[in-house]
Amino acid sequence: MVNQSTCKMALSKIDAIDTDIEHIDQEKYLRQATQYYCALEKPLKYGPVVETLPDLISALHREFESNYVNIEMVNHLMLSYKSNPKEWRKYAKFDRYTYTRNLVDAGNGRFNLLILCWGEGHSSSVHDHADSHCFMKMLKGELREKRYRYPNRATSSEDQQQHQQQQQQHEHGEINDHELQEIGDTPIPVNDVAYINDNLGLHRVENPSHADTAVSLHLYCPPFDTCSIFQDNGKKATAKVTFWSKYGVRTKPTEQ
Ligand SMILES: N[C@@H](CS(=O)O)C(=O)O
Ligand SMILES: [Fe+2]
Repeated sequence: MVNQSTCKMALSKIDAIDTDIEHIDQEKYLRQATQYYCALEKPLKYGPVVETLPDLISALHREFESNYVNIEMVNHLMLSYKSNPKEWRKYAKFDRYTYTRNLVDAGNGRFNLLILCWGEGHSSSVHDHADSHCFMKMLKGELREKRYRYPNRATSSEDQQQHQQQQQQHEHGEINDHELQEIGDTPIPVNDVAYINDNLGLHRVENPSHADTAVSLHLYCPPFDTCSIFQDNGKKATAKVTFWSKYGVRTKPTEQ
């Protein structure tokens, strides 16, 4: 027979845990979650389906209402949306010389949703994501993501194995101490979602096509204004991130 007082104790313990979760600061919680979250490869089988970009934005707002964000659900929602150019065209503004960052939704200060427009051959520098989660969904064309080990940082287990191998190579004088170590090179086709955080490494993204532009939808949580960029030798600098447009309107240099 179950002892009633034991049950009560167990229940009050559960209450205490739930209460703690509600009191966790969302930003702190999200940053902690970068230590273990990897990525979903496919949408969840029984997850909600979002039909349009406005539906996706509303569903994301709901996910970020609570301090405890279900990051897997965020991933699912990004995967579930199927790109419809009619819905995102008004945000897609290109520059001749560089990729552009166009703000779609500021997520009540809890996340940023951006459309990035990549001209033929455009690329980003090697960079980190300021301890935030980064989801990157292809809306048009195909980007290539090159991944690098985060220099001098404890990383995920798969990467740790590779790191050990590299340490051994290093001991045998085969590897330059400071050079960035490539750990992946992956194409991202339309509607796929790539995921990265600083625990998984750095990346550099490129539109390798000389004929086609590319467009991607990025979700960052928590939002960030600066990140670090890295040279081939691992040297790091802080870079301010700017918006080419906000809500479909070109930003003046003072508002970027
Ligand atoms: N994280 C980059 C784009 S990318 O190369 O992933 C940015 O927000 O500008
Ligand atoms: Fe990035």
